Amino acid sequence: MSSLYYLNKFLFKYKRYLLLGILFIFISNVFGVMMPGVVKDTINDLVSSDLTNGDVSLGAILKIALMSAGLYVFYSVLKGIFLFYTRQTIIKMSRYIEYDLKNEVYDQYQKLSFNFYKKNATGDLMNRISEDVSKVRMYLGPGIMYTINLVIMSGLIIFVMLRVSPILTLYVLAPLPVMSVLIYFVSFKLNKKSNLVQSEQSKLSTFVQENFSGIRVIKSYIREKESIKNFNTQAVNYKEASLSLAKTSALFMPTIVFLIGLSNIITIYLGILQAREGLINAGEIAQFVIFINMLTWPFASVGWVTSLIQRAAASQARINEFLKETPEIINPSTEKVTFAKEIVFKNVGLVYENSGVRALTDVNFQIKKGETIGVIGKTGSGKSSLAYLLLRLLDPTEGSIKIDGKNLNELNIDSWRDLIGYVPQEHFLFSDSIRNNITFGLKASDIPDEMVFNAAKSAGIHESILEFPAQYETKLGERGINLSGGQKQRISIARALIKQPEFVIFDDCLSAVDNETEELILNAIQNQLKNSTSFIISHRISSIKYADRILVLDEGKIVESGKHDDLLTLNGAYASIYAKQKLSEEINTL
Ligand SMILES: Nc1ncnc2c1ncn2[C@@H]1O[C@H](COP(=O)(O)OP(=O)(O)OP(=O)(O)O)[C@@H](O)[C@H]1O
Repeated sequence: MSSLYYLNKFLFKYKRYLLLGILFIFISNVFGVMMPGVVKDTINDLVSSDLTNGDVSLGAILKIALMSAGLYVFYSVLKGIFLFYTRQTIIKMSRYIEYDLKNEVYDQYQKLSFNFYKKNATGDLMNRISEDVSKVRMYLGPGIMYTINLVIMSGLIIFVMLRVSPILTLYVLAPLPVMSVLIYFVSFKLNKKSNLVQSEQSKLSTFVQENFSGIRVIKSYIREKESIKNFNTQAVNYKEASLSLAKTSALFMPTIVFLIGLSNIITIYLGILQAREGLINAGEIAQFVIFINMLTWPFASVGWVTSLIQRAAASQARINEFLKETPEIINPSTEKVTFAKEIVFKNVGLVYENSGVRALTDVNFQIKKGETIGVIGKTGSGKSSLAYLLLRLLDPTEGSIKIDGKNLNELNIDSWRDLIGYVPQEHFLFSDSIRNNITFGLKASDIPDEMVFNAAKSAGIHESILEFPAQYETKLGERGINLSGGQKQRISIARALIKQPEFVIFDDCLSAVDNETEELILNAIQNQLKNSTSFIISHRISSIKYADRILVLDEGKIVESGKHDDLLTLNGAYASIYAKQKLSEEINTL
């Protein structure tokens, strides 16, 4: 439960709503408690005016009934009005806190580092910001509202009941706590079963989602029958969990109705016994019966509210786990970063925390301002890891990276990343227009079309964009146009080029484009970004052969470095990659 203390700061922030809510609950209950009093008085009035006596006119009886009904309706309208305001304050407060909490979690997600995202599954991150926050909201809204209502209502009702008959009060209230405990156990069981249904449902939707995404693979490997069979197994699990839940919830209502009936019988029976001794009158018995019925539901909800609070506590504990996580990479400075001379990697090593894989060992190299560095090596040799380190998405486990003599981890990360135009290996486009995808990295809002067109031209995608009906306003993503892999890659490249970056990092993004476009893009970097420094990772020698220096990586180590011609004369790893690529090119031209 202690995890819920975290929410106290929000309750304090919205104390105005909470205090007003408590006041409205009180007022609405005052009117609620007055209503059975009207019934009591009416019954007593009718009983005392001897109906068998012919002197009592029908009009007089009608007058009593109408006045009572009018008063009853008047109190119930007032009660309803304040109930409306209760919800307008407490439920509103819970929605405001839900909004604040979601924003806080999202802000924290944005601050957390690359490693955090590698350690935690996307589904889990989504759940904490949606489902867990919703469960916490149930505690802040209905949870708090029903608890306060129970306390105030029982206080008022017990106060009135004690004034009428302390002994009868004691007898009729005795079963209520027993009922609460009973209902607690039933709702505990219900919760367990409904959690199981939820988990089966999420398994089912994950299965369906994955199968829809992979439908091409399923069809091409003719695995439709297996897919249907697996779906059936999942669906049966879901059906069984749902049926079991339905059975328990079917028992829930009859149990409550039975218990309420029992309380009523006890009240009437004991009331009659007391009336025979002249301790209580008919109107008061009726008032007691109504009170018991009024108390039953709030007491019945104790079990439900308890389990709701327990669930909220578990959810808040999960949220707190992420909120308390300190980002591994924090921005140490606000000073603007300039890059004038060089980047130096000294004895750099990198071990991935989540998998324990050593990606880089004792890496030493230098990038002078304005140089083009090419990186080549087998799959898994550590090329992308070098890019992550340069962007400071990760910090090296050993050694240091210095920019103009200053440690990268002492520089303002935002300002450093602002100098970089990065194209990742796995291109990513947002479900937005092509134009917005290209201008994504720019802070200004009024970007001239000319600038967008030039970037697209340099990335060799301008002509293709003009062929779409909505051209640069074409929407991408699920409900928009779907581009080919190469087209997406070029838009990613245009996104990096439009920044006119001082430092370009291309992570194997030229492999998806043809030789002609590759040359166009490399020329664009040379001609348009004249003083920029480039770090080009590639599997293809054609992308890096004009580089000032080429680093050849193997199992996380630099095994060769130098210019294309020098590396060829070494007759080592690079020459062997070159020979293989040349051979396959020759075979392709045959
Ligand atoms: N996020 C990660 N978590 C754990 N291990 C990783 C992660 N990313 C890469 N690795 C491991 O680090 C090593 C180097 O990977 P890296 O992606 O840097 O290689 P690469 O040369 O870029 O490969 P490719 O050419 O296939 O892109 C690999 O053994 C890989 O399994």
